[in-house]
Amino acid sequence: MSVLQGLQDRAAARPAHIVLSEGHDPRVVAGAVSAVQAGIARITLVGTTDEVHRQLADTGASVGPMIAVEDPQTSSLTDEFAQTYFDLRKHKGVSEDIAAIQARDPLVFAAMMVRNGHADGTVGGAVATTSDTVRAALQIIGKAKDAPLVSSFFLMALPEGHPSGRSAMIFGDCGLVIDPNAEELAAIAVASAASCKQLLGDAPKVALLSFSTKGSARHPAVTKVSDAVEILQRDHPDLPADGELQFDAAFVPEVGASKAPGSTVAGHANVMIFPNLDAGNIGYKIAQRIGGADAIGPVLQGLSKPANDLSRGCTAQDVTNMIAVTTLQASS
Ligand SMILES: CC(C)(COP(=O)(O)OP(=O)(O)OC[C@H]1O[C@@H](n2cnc3c(N)ncnc32)[C@H](O)[C@@H]1OP(=O)(O)O)[C@@H](O)C(=O)NCCC(=O)NCCS
Ligand SMILES: CC(=O)OP(=O)(O)O
Repeated sequence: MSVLQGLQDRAAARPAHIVLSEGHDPRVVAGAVSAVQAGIARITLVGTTDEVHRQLADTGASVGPMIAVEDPQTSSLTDEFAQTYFDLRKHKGVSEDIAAIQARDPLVFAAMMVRNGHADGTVGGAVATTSDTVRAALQIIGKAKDAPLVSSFFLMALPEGHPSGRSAMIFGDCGLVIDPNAEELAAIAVASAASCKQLLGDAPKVALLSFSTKGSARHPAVTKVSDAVEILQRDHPDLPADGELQFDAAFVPEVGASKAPGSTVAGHANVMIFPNLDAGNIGYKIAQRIGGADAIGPVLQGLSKPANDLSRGCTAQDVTNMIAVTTLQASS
């Protein structure tokens, strides 16, 4: 069974209520219909009522009460959300009038549904940028108390029969933290390792990636990565993590053995931590578009409740997969 089918089957065992902020987008609506048909989730689509119903009719599917529609302009929840928004943001100078406008923004409305317990998780970003999608999650749902920061990862499902013999890996952070320092990089590694266990069920082996392997180059960018490895080894001695490693040394057993002899992670890593967002975002898109991997993300980690982003280049199948991931996060 494929990794993505496995995720969907696990999600279907404990379906959640997921709210999608872009109910006017045909890929989102088609992905929602597939998720309902697979028993993964009950869905609320946020958008203008007529437009969302038109998109639903275009799918030709009969999904009955498993898909609801909320229009922020007319919803009975909007006043409650305006009040919550005002309470949350008044210390930033937000007025009641601005809060009332913000509560009608579909991204804010969807995040509010999760914050206030009307849904278990939210997915957006098929149309909105990552900055806007993530900002709504940060401001309204907020960081979990025990998380040092919010970051993101992609679940990369390799094509079946990949010559490496691998089926799936975690790539972090390819979507959110632009230029993490060594402490932040270590925190992204710890969170991504936990996400690997949670979603793939695999024991994590974490590679902190660089253009250098074990001192082959000297530069402050390399020192940042090796400092992050020292922090991990000091604070999380039980987590198999190594670096700095080039991607080939992290992924290919023979190259790992030659460039980083003695490392138990080199050549066998399943959690790849990129040194910054340039490397991570470019790297995941190359693996997806040239390598043929399915890329599910950016999945957010470190929030107090599940909220996830998509790439604007996503397909309906990507939306269904992200609903499955969000359901699994909500039920853990
Ligand atoms: C996510 C992002 C928008 C946050 O930017 P920002 O300028 O800090 O945004 P805001 O100031 O509006 O942040 C909202 C709040 O979240 C907090 N915050 C920002 N980043 C955070 C993080 N990683 N973890 C926890 N909290 C964070 C801010 O401190 C702020 O708190 P406050 O409202 O109490 O002051 C920014 O990091 C970003 O644009 N990242 C890149 C996104 C992108 O384009 N990715 C490529 C495509 S996937
Ligand atoms: C994750 C990502 O790169 O998002 P987008 O393609 O929408 O910028």
